Amino acid sequence: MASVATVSKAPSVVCALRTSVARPAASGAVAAPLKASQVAAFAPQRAMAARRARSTVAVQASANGSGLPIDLRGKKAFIAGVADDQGFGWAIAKCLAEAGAEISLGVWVPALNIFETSFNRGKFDESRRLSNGKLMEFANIYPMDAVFDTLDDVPQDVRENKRYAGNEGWTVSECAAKARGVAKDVGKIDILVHSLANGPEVQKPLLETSRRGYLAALSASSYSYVSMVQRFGPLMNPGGAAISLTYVAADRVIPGYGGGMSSAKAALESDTRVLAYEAGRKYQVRVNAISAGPLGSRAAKAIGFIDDMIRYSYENAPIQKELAATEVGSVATFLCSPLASAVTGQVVYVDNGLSVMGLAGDSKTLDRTAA
Ligand SMILES: NC(=O)c1ccc[n+]([C@@H]2O[C@H](COP(=O)([O-])OP(=O)(O)OC[C@H]3O[C@@H](n4cnc5c(N)ncnc54)[C@H](O)[C@@H]3O)[C@@H](O)[C@H]2O)c1
Repeated sequence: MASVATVSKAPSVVCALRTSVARPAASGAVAAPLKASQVAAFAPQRAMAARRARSTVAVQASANGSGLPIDLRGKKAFIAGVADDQGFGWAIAKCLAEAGAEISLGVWVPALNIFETSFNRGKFDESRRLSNGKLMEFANIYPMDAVFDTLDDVPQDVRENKRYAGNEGWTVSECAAKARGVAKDVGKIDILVHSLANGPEVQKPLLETSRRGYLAALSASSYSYVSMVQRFGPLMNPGGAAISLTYVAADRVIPGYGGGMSSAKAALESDTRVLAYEAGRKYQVRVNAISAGPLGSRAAKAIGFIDDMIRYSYENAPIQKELAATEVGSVATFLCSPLASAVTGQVVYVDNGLSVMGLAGDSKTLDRTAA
């Protein structure tokens, strides 16, 4: 377990967003909508180059009276699903740290060694840099496998797996026990983040998905959240918040997102509503989900068509730019802050608006002059 001191003084800036600029807007900050003919004329190379041209937009939330403050100093966050600096979990950690929260991580056991090695060698130092110049620190880094609730659930082959050897206390209940303060590590928790998913047959259409693959997707990607809220809920301070990451495939058909992963996301969203009610009544904790647009994370690259999805979103979403992970991080930070104290049971889309479209503007079948 790595244990590093935490962070932050006055969080005058909540989150520095790296936001892509798609193309120069004719006037003002918002690009005028493109006609289909213009979309067609907008060469992919130029689009890709423009996506790389990122600008930094600082979201100000100052303690000096200007802007709405998101001040999470003194709050403790536990984030499951960080194994590098490329995904949503890292971006959420960074934004929460910018707001002053203390961050502890649950890192998937097979990924822990490489994560800690990279961390200790400074590979993440650039991404760890906060707007106050300091590096984001983690109070605790726990090994975790969200597929197992207790040690009794762990089959022998996993116990003996060399990637698990040398680590202990990594089931959900054991992580929660550490957080409960048995090890005096974390104490009460204010923010719980579930930023993980796994579907071993994700590349198979549902029609070809095995029972085993389907249930594995549900276990890792949906029940893991139920398990976390069950076990961490009692440790959370009233007014706390839990958040998970979902995908539009929960309620729209996304060919290629298979293996039961669409079903897993549908379950996650339904569970968000039920958990909001149950954990709201029992622990006074809010439960929300963010439905994120496509991001080229490690997990997404494993699915195989993430670049196509990013291009598709760019061409067809109302806002034509690539999604930056920190845009999800800042919404997560808002949802976990007192500013969102009346928001619970919601699925909030952070996808440049792609989910509201009923028509693909770049479809070859459209009459371009009429669109
Ligand atoms: N990348 C996208 O386009 C996209 C879009 C919408 C939603 N999401 C969701 O965002 C969340 C985070 O994914 P990401 O895309 O940032 O990728 P990521 O690779 O950064 O995160 C996935 C994490 O899950 C962890 N993990 C896998 N199985 C685990 C287990 N059994 N126990 C504990 N951890 C486990 C991995 O180690 C990894 O850190 C996921 O729920 C994903 O479905 C991603």
